[in-house]
Amino acid sequence: MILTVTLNAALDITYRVPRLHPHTTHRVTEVAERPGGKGLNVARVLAALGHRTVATGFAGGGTGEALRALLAQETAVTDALVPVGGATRRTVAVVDAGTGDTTQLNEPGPTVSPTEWAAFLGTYRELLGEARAVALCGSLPPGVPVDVYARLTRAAHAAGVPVLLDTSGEPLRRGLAARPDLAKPNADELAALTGSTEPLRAARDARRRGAHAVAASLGADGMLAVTADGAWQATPPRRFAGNPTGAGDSAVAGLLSGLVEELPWPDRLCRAVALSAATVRAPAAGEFDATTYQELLPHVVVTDRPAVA
Ligand SMILES: O=P(O)(O)OC[C@@]1(O)O[C@H](CO)[C@@H](O)[C@@H]1O
Repeated sequence: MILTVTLNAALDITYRVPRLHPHTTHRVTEVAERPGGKGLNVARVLAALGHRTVATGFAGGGTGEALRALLAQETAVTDALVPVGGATRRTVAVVDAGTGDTTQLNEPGPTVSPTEWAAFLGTYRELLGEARAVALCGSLPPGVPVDVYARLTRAAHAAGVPVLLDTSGEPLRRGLAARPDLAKPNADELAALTGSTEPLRAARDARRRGAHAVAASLGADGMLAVTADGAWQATPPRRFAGNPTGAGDSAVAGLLSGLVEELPWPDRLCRAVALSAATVRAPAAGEFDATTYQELLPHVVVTDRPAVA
């Protein structure tokens, strides 16, 4: 199975409003609730691609119960979430129906106690015994050590399991030091990490900081990968309008499924880019439009890039 870790899971709420105007009251025309947090989105897409997928992390309170009920109803993902005393956070995406722009409001999440953290580590180590790959995804809830992704990467490697890391800020910086097999930052996260807004230079720099390979999601410009075997950029055939929430998570699912299926890098990138665009076309975070995915896959263009300066 493939294991995903979402330490700061979320009940994802998507509100659609006719027009978003700060300082005014809005009448919401559509509401959607989904089990979210990056790793749960990745898990849902992996399961839809036909991979046996187990999701762990923390869930608690009424929001945690709602999240788990939706996970069981709507997905084929196996729930291995560890109970936490505080309530799982909500994240709210407000979609402006006029412009299509999305505004995201993410709560901090529940504080995790040392006992809860120890329980999680026990579950994680047990699950690694069955995992073919693990994705470590998203922000950290309060109470979790900032070098957690480095620790979880070392534990996975000790069990012979490859790691994909998708996070930002200090947890990313610290996580890279443990040499994950692949890091998947977006353009902003990459720029914040390296100080460079030139993606190729920044991705090479991120790789030098420890990751064996770096695949950066670049929105409409697709995905750029710098690896030991070469560097490539995969670009979608056209721009897509829609809600981009979760598009990066679908890309992670594409990369991870490609890794366990041992696809060549260019094919992994095509899958990631097509899934990402198909997610922008779907109404709620963490879902993808299967028809768009199938249509786009053969039309993603891959070009070689220089792996070293
Ligand atoms: O606060 P984090 O953990 O960085 O991101 C959480 C989040 O915004 O990311 C997903 C989209 O990528 C949403 O499902 C989720 O709510």
